[in-house]
This record gives sequence, C-alpha cells and structure tokens, in this order.
Amino acid sequence: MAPVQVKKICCIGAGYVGGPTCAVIALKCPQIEVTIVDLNQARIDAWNDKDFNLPIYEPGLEDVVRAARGRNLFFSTEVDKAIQDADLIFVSVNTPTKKGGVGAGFAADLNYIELATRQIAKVSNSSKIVVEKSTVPCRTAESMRTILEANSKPGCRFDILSNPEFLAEGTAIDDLFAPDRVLIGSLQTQEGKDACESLRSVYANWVPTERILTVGLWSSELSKLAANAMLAQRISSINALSAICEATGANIDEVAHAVGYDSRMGNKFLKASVGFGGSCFQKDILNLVYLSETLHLPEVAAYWKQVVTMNEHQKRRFSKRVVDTLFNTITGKRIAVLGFAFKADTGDTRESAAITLIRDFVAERAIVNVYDPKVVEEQIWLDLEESIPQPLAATKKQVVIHKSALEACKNAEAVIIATEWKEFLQIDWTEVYKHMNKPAFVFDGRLIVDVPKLTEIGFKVTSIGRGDKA
Ligand SMILES: NC(=O)c1ccc[n+]([C@@H]2O[C@H](COP(=O)([O-])OP(=O)(O)OC[C@H]3O[C@@H](n4cnc5c(N)ncnc54)[C@H](O)[C@@H]3O)[C@@H](O)[C@H]2O)c1
Ligand SMILES: O=c1ccn([C@@H]2O[C@H](COP(=O)(O)OP(=O)(O)O[C@H]3O[C@H](CO)[C@@H](O)[C@H](O)[C@H]3O)[C@@H](O)[C@H]2O)c(=O)[nH]1
Repeated sequence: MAPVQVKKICCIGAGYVGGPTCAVIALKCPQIEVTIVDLNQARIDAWNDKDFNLPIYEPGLEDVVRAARGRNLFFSTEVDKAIQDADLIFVSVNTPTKKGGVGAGFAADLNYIELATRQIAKVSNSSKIVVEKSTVPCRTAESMRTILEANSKPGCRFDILSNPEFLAEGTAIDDLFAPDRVLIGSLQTQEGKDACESLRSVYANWVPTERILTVGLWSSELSKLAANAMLAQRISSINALSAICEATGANIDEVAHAVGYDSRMGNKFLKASVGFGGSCFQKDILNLVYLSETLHLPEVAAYWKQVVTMNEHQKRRFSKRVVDTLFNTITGKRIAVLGFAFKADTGDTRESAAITLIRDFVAERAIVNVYDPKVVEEQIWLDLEESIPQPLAATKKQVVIHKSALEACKNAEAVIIATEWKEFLQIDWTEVYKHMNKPAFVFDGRLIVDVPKLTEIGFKVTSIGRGDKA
C-alpha cells in the first residue's frame, strides 16, 4: 500500500482548535476539500454567518475564513456525510477534566473522543486515516484503534495518527501559518508510516519539511502533555519567585530578564502574572498527574501537581494582597476588574484568573465592576454563575458589567488589571484618577502599567513581584 493522496478532509469539532486549524489547511491547500462538522448547531451557524460574526475571536481568523469558505472550506452539522466523504478525519473534540467517577478532577474525560470514534466506525464505508488532534492521555490511540477495528465494515481499514496542536489562543493564525513544529505520531509499521506520509504531505503545502517531525504514536501523545506541563512550569516558577521578590525588594521583571538572558533558558514564558489560565495548562497537567499516578509514580505525580498548586496559590495571594492593602476590608467597596479573558486577544474565558479574583472579591462582599473588550456579557454571567456559590441573582447585585475601562473605574477604590489587553496601555490614568475614591489603588496583575507615572498622578500602585521595599 502507498500513501493516500488526501483529497477530502473532515474535522470533527468546530471549536478553538478544529475551526482555525482546518480553516488554515483549507486556505493553504486549495486542492483539498475541508468540511468542519459539529453537533452544536449554533456554533456551525456562527461559522457560516454571512457577516462573519464567527464563534471565536482570533486575530486574522476572519480573513482566512473569508478567503476559503464556500471555495473548499465548509461548516456543517451533517457529521455522518462528512465522515463518509473524507479520506482523512481530524478528531478535534473537547477533552475536559473529568468531573465525576474514577479520576475525577484529574483524568481527561474521553467520552467525546469515544463517541466520535464510534461514529466514524459506524458510518464509514471506506478506509480512513483518523487523526487525533485533541489533547489526550498517552495510549488513547490504542483505544481508538480497538473501537474502530471492532466496529468496522468489511473492506474498511483505519490508520490512526497522533497530531497534537500547539497553537496558542490570541496568536492561533500566526502559529498555524508558521508553526515551530508540526508533530505527527504513527505506528512504526509500513501502514502507519504511509498514513504519516499522507498527513505530512498536507502540511508540506506550507510548512518547511524540517519543521514536520515524525515520531512514534505514544511519544507524540506524551509530547503534547509534556510541552504544556513544561511551559506552565516556567510560569509557576517565575510566579513562585515573584512572591520572594515581594518580600525582599527584588523586582521580578529584572530577575526574569537576567535569568532569561541565559541562552540555555530563553526569555519567553517568564512573565510573572496573576496566574495562568486557559483551557489547556491546568487540564493537561492534571492529566499528566493522573497518568503518573496510574503508572505508580507518586513522586512524579507530586512534582507536576505542584505546578498547579503554585498557580492556585498565586491567584489567592493576589486577592489577599488586595484585601490587605485596602485596610483589611473590601466590604461594600467598589473594585474595578479590567479584563476577563484568560489572556489578551481572545474572547475565551476558560480558567481565567479574573474569575477566581471576582469570586474572592464577591466573597468579601465587595461591589465588582467588570470590563473586557471582547468577552460577551452572557459569558461573564455564565462563568460567575458556575464559580460563585450563590444564586446568580445575588451575584448580579454585587457585579456590574461595563462598556469601557473608564466607566468601570468610576467611583472605585481600586483598579485590578487582570488581562494584558493592549487598550489598557492607553488608559488615561489622570482621567481615571479624577473619578476614583481616594486613596486610589491600582493592582497590576500583568506588569503593564508605568509605576512611576501612576505614582506621580497620585495612585498607590501594587505590582506582582515588586514589594513595598522596592
Ligand atoms: N483551545 C486551544 O487553544 C487548544 C490548543 C491545542 C489543543 N487543544 C485541545 O484540542 C481539543 C479541542 O479543544 P477546543 O478548545 O477546540 O474545544 P472546544 O470545546 O472549543 O471545541 C470542541 C467542539 O467539539 C464538538 N464536539 C464534541 N463531540 C462531538 C461529536 N461527537 N461530533 C461533533 N462535534 C463534537 C463540541 O460541540 C465543540 O464545539 C482539546 O482536546 C484541547 O485540549 C486546545
Ligand atoms: O509568560 C507568561 C506566558 C503566559 N502566561 C499566561 O499563561 C496562560 C496561557 O497562555 P498561552 O500559553 O499563551 O495560551 P494558551 O492558548 O493557553 O496556549 C497554551 O495551551 C495550548 C493548548 O494546549 C497549547 O497549544 C499552546 O502551545 C500553549 O501555549 C495565560 O493565562 C497567559 O496569560 C503567563 O502568565 N506568563
């Protein structure tokens, strides 16, 4: 058997990964027809929106969809048809942390992967290359293969590949256009290598050959968890050091700069913050912790768990510092939280540190003014309903969503910068100061404000990783 030349691709899951990834494949490979399917009708309708109000905010995404949609890129809820037509299928469904049962709170919930796999087996009338795009525990491909082989029709063969995605939200399109690497894992059999070559030739339309890495299936699956764990570990390391800075008068930006100058270390992912968020880091580390435990490696599990523990500590430390600084009480005080997304340039709020901060402020009976340039109001209420242990109606008496940073800061005692949106660099702090109660406090959870300038205006500024002794 020779490698199949891919003509039709189906992507199951039109989310943050499936949507942008396969839209870029369609753009870069006009000879391939790409259909992205989802069970969620509203999501597919938004992808097909005539005014391009897409379900995801991602810089550059609209241009990609405008160029390819209707040409060789299609969004549909007809899952079975897209599976039947395709010769290569990406499985890009969600793999959240399990909420109940064995491994609750740690293991990945593989129910969506299993349902999608069973659907592929059930409806396929011809052979397919099935590609794990979702982030999954090591050896998930084996379970997929068992399910596919046990349910396949005569004459249908399934080759499974692992092709984890490394894009970061907010820079997804740039990351997809020029990835550091594309990783493809396959069985080291002739069939496995042929399937790998088929997928490699899709990416080779725009990714330089030396950046397409081909490895064994299990290495590929584990590499994804490893990459996220090690990236998050850097943030927890710098955040742990930020606590020492606050107590000693050292400055975390200076420490990060000095450390990152070492070419063995590099200067990326060393920005101290109020804590990492996003749908991946915590979930994937907990997944690695669970994997280590099931492999009877408790020391390894404890090592990785500490990265998440440190992150929780950072968030809690930050909200405590706010309360301590505001004379040990924020009851009835107005606190402006600028930013609700987990990072700039995305509307995604999953595991955002802002949610934890607002939860803590609400528990202290503060009034919280929220502003984010991209997160829709409905999403903020959904997140707060889920995270604050009181009825939403009660939360709505304490939290107000605003349409601008200036409006959110009016009559506040303190401003919290929770997301590093570029527009927060342009805030007219003199104007903000005029409308705040005095003393006026700013707590910079992202290290973006000009501390001397704000201090000169009259603000009392507290930054992560900078102590009062600075
Ligand atoms: N978000 C990221 O930046 C990112 C980056 C790299 C990897 N990942 C991984 O990629 C996977 C997907 O993440 P996401 O953020 O895109 O999730 P998401 O929740 O945004 O999207 C998943 C989509 O799959 C759909 N779906 C689930 N089961 C289905 C089925 N049987 N048939 C059709 N559609 C189905 C859901 O309706 C949903 O729209 C996860 O494993 C995640 O860990 C995410
Ligand atoms: O120096 C830094 C860098 C990031 N962050 C925070 O870390 C979180 C995650 O940021 P980032 O990694 O940029 O975004 P994600 O979209 O979560 O991307 C991560 O998770 C994806 C999903 O698995 C992977 O594909 C990416 O490679 C990996 O970077 C955010 O809250 C950031 O604010 C910091 O606090 N300091």
